[in-house]
Amino acid sequence: MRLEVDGVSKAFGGTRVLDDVSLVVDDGELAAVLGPSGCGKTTLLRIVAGFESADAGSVAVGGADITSLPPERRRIGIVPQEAALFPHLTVRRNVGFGLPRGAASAERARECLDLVGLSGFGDRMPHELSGGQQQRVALARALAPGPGVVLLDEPFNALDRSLRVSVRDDVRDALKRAGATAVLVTHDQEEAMSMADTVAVMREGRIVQKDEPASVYAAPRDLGVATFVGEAVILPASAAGGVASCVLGALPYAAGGSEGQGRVAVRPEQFVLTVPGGGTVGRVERVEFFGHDAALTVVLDGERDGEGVVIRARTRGDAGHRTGDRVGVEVEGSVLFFVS
Ligand SMILES: Nc1ncnc2c1ncn2[C@@H]1O[C@H](COP(=O)(O)OP(=O)(O)OP(=O)(O)O)[C@@H](O)[C@H]1O
Repeated sequence: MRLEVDGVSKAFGGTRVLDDVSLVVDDGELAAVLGPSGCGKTTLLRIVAGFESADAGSVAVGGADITSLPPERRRIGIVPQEAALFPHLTVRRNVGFGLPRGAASAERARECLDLVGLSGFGDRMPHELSGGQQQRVALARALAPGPGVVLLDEPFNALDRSLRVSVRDDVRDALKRAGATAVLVTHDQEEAMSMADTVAVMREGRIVQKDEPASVYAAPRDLGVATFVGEAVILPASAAGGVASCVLGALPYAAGGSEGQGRVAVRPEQFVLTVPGGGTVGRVERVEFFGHDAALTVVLDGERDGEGVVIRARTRGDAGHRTGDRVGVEVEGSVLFFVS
């Protein structure tokens, strides 16, 4: 069902934590709310769930205003940070916990375990599952009563990095199979971008941009969003006629229409390292090898404000650069330009 949060504000003891937040998540959409710690993500989720009341604004699910309903009447499913399964109940009984007793409920619990790829695990106890499996049971439990909206509050925090990626995929697949409308709260940019249909970037109690992941990355609204959703090298620049001039030369910048003094943001994957020639030249200071690719720190020749300009470039893992190499630095594609 469609979720509509409209003009929600909230203060705790005089400190405004949410400031006129509006967010629409379409039926079947998986939206990530992405923001740094303390920006108000959890508070927003708790207001949608009904655990906290808003000072102003409204929340509607499927067109029905639920602002003043208690949590249990909102038809909202929640997947918390840690699965929080009942340790003394089997997986099946955990999933069926919120359902009336009976054959239909047992069938529904089975269906939801199928959805999360855990059919056959119904008789296990929670301690017999991995952390990732426990999170999937928590999702099955949230889906079982057929909620209008599912809220996921940093659901992968407790998992180690290697497990996180596969559990993310499983959770996304299950949500899509269930046709659920879902809101995922996270401070992890990679998690938001890789899982969600749309990303709402939150900062200091406001949603500053909501778009598809590729659009947030390629056309961030301001420098803050640009650097929050991905790495970038920021350099002073002046822009006119679609070209931004900076220490790297005259670079075309993405549409936006602004001109004047400001800063460019260049993504690491836009740098192309070449044989040193007539253009920008630098020295490789550090190589971080990741296998599939590598990150190179390059100090450009010449100084600006008494210091060498440092860039970070992504290259193929097998490019073979070593610390101390002299390289030419070119920029591929359009950069981002923001007036300061
Ligand atoms: N019940 C409360 N009473 C007072 N202050 C609160 C309460 N709940 C949250 N806050 C404050 O509101 C701000 C936003 O908190 P919130 O938990 O919503 O942020 P967050 O973005 O979810 O952060 P994190 O990612 O660290 O969980 C914080 O400064 C927090 O200290």
